[in-house]
Amino acid sequence: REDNVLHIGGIFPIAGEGGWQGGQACMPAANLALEDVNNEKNLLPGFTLKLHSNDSECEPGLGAAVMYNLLYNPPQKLMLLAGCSTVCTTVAEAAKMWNLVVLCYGASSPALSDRNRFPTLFRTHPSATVHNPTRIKLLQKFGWSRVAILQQTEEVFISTVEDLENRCKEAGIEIVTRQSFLTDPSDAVRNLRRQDARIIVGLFYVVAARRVLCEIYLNGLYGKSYVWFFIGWYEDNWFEVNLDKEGIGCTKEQMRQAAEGHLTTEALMWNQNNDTTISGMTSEDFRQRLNRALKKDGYDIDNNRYPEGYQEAPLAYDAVWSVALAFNKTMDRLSKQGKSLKNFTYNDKEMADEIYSAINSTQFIGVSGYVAFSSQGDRIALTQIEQVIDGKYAKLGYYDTQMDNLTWHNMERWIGGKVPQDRTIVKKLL
Ligand SMILES: CC1(C)CO[C@@H](CC(=O)O)CN1
Repeated sequence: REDNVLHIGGIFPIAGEGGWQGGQACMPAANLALEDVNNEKNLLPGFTLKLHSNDSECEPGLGAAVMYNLLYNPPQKLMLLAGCSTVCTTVAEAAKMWNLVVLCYGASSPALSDRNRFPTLFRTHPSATVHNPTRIKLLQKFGWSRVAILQQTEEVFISTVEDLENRCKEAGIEIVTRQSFLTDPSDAVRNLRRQDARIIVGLFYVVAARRVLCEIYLNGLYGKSYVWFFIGWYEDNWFEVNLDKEGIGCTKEQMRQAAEGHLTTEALMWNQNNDTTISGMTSEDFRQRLNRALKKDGYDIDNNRYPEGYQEAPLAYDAVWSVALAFNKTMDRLSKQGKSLKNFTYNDKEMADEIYSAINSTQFIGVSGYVAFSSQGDRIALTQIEQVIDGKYAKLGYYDTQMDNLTWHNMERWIGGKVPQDRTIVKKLL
């Protein structure tokens, strides 16, 4: 019946070119979760959760228009799901005016960890700063106390580097130089060589990463005396593809040579062990179900034709479960006050606070792993460390920042057979 439906808005980046079109896999994942939570007898007793979805194309302006339409067309919405950092920034900054919680399943920008600007924002997608404690942990593990930074001048990397610099200072790690570039990395890479940089943390999108890697080759900044940290969420063969299309001046073989041995860090988005999650599925069960749903949508999964956002799909699935669990808690509390979620209106601050505190304390085992939020609404996540060994990524281990626990498989391989130094060692002539 109509009056026993809990309505939420969903803003997904699907069409368009710029940014991340991750709604292509995340919307189907959210719909699977909607099915599952509505089949849970005692989760929202007497109610059905309904998701009203629209496409933002990862454009903040269109995202704002979509939000406006969701809010100014009945039925009344109880909260909003959104993806893309730019769209989440716009939606989350405005949503407080309607007393709406915003749950972002696809936003990595560190700028979103700001309770002043975004008082009602939560994310199942970890901030890009989640890599930094792992980078520090690895620098300490291999005894490197002198590092360089090479970054693309994009907002997400600028704020990530600021966080990394602070953590380096706290850990007594010297940053010998910080080089940045907008599109052409050649000068920046040459400056790294001049400063005798040996251990370098690189922060850039994947197209820029191919240009950097070729410059690394041309400047000889690779092999047994260098260690590069790249971002781990590029596609696995990123350094061998699109070379002609993007005008890369290096051959596949040269790119492979330059890439050999580099390390990567990334946030874990798929539950790694065979946990039975709150939905009753393991993450592998979820993968099978998602693949079936995507094939029905016309994606040729069997031939590796995945939609964008596949990697982040568990985050969208778990976002819907977070909402349902929060509403479940809120309904209990409200019924004691003789109130109901279905009477929520956009100026009902008290009920909004109930929803906020319910989601703030929500924690469960999801298909994306343990789901819990920090006081800034950030996703608490594990990170994974890999290394390219013989041209393929090998899992070296993973890091739990909260517990400061590094699980290490001792698989790392160094080209010179020993851990590279972080500086030129001048042998004192006797
Ligand atoms: C890991 C990545 C690709 C980082 O960008 C996110 C999108 C965004 O932050 O706009 C999606 N997930």
